[in-house]
Amino acid sequence: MDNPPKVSPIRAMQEMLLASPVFKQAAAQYDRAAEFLNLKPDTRERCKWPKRLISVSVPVRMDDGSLQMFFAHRVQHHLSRGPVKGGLRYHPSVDIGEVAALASWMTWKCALAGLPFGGGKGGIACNPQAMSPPELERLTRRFTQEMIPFIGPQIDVMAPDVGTNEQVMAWMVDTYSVHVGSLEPGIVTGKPLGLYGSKARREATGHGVAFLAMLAIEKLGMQVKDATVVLQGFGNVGSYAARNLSMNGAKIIAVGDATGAVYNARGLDTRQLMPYAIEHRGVAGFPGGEAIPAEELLTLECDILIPAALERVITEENASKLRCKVLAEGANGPTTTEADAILEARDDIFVIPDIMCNSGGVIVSYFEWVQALQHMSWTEKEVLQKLESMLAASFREVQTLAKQKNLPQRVAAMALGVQRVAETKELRGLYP
Ligand SMILES: NC(=O)C1=CN([C@@H]2O[C@H](COP(=O)(O)OP(=O)(O)OC[C@H]3O[C@@H](n4cnc5c(N)ncnc54)[C@H](OP(=O)(O)O)[C@@H]3O)[C@@H](O)[C@H]2O)C=CC1
Ligand SMILES: O=C(O)CCC(=O)C(=O)O
Repeated sequence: MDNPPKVSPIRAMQEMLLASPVFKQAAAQYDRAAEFLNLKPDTRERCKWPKRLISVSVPVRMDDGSLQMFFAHRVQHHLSRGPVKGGLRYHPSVDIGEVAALASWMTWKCALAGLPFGGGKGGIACNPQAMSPPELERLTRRFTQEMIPFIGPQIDVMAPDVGTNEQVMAWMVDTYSVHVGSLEPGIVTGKPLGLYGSKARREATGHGVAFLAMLAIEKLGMQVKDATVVLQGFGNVGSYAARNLSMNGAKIIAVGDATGAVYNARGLDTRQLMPYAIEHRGVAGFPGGEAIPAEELLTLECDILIPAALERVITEENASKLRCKVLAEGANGPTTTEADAILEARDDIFVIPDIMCNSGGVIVSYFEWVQALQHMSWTEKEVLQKLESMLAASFREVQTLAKQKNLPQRVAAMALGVQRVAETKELRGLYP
C-alpha cells in the first residue's frame, strides 16, 4: 500500500466522537467514575467506547413529490447486560457524537437502576415540527426498515425521546411486525395503550423527576407545598414533572420552551398550560403568566430548577448565577463539565444527576417490555408503586456512596452504574 493510514480506524472513530462536545462531556464523567473505581485498564477501555455505531441514510418522499435524504444514527453502547435500551430522537441538531453520548448515559442509567439492559440511543437529523404526519410516518417506517438487521425485542428496543412520541412508536411496531409476520409489541416501548403500551409510561419520566425532587426537598428540611419550581422544556418530561409537583402543592413559577418563557409569581396553572402548549405548539403567549426573556429562566430564584429540554444548558457562564436549591436534571446531559466544577465548588445546590433523575422513563419502559413479553397488563397503581420503590432505592444508594466517599452525587451515581457494567464484562470474560 502506498500510503498506509497513520491512524487506526478505531482511533479515528474515537477521535471523531471526542470532537463532539457532548460526547467529550459524557466521556469526562465516565473517566471520573472509572478513576474513582480504579478500574483495570482493559475493563476501563472496554466499557468506555460504544460497541456498535450504525448510520444510515433514509430516503423519504415528501408531500410535494420531492425526495429528501435524512441521516439517522443508532449507537448501541453495550449489550453485555441485556438488550440495548434507549430512545429515538428527531431533532435538527442530531449528530453521531450526541447520539453516542446519549447512548453511554443510557448504559449507566440502566445499570444504576438495576435493569437487565444495555444502553443505546438513536437520532434522525430532521425538524419534526416542519414535517406533515404522513412525512413523519414515511420517515419512521423507512428508518425502521433500515434498522431491521440491528433490532429485536432481545437485541435493541427503542422508545420515545425529544421529537418522537407514542404515534412514532406505533408506526415502528407496525413496520417491524409486518416484517416478522406477527404482532411484536416488545420491539419498542412508549407505545400507545391501545397497542399494548404500559399504564403510566407517558408520565413516567416526569413523575420520577418530581418524585426525586420531592425526596431532595424533604432531605433539605423543606416542604414541597412551600417549594417554587422553574422548568426549561415543557414536552413529555417537563409537563408531567410540572403537573406532578403542582398536584403535590409546589408552585410552578416559570416555564420555558423553544417558543419562549412565561412567569407567574403566584404560580402557573399546569392544568391550563398543558393543553395550551399542545394547541399552540409551545408555551409562548400563555395568558396565565407574563412573558420573560428565555435566557433569564435558568437563573431565576426558585427551590427546584428542572432543565427538561436539551444538553449543555447549564454552563460555565451561568452555573455561578443559579439561584435554586435543588437541580433536578430531567434532561440528559444538561450540565457541562465546566459547570459541574463550579457547582461542586459552590456546594449549595443539591444536584440530582440525570442518569438517576430521569430514569423513571426507562424503568417503566422495562415494565412495559416485561408486560409485552408476558402478555400481561399491570394496573397504574402497580406500575407507580414499583417505579417509586426503585427510584427511592437508587436515591438511597447514591446518597450513601456520596456520603461515605465524599463524592458529588453525579460521580456516585456514575460509579454505581459503571461498576455494574464493569463487573458484568469481567464476569463474562474476554473471548480468547
Ligand atoms: N421522553 C422520555 O421518556 C425521556 C426523556 N429524557 C430527556 O428529557 C429531555 C426532554 O425530552 P422530552 O420531554 O421527551 O422531549 P419533548 O420533545 O417532548 O420536549 C422537549 C422540550 O424541550 C423544548 N426545547 C427544545 N429546544 C429548546 C431550546 N432551545 N430551549 C428551550 N426549550 C427547548 C421543547 O420546546 P418546543 O416544544 O417549543 O420545541 C419541548 O418543550 C431530553 O433531554 C430527553 O433526552 C430523559 C429520559 C426519558
Ligand atoms: O424508555 C426508554 O427506553 C429510554 C428513555 C430514554 O431515552 C432516556 O432515558 O433517555
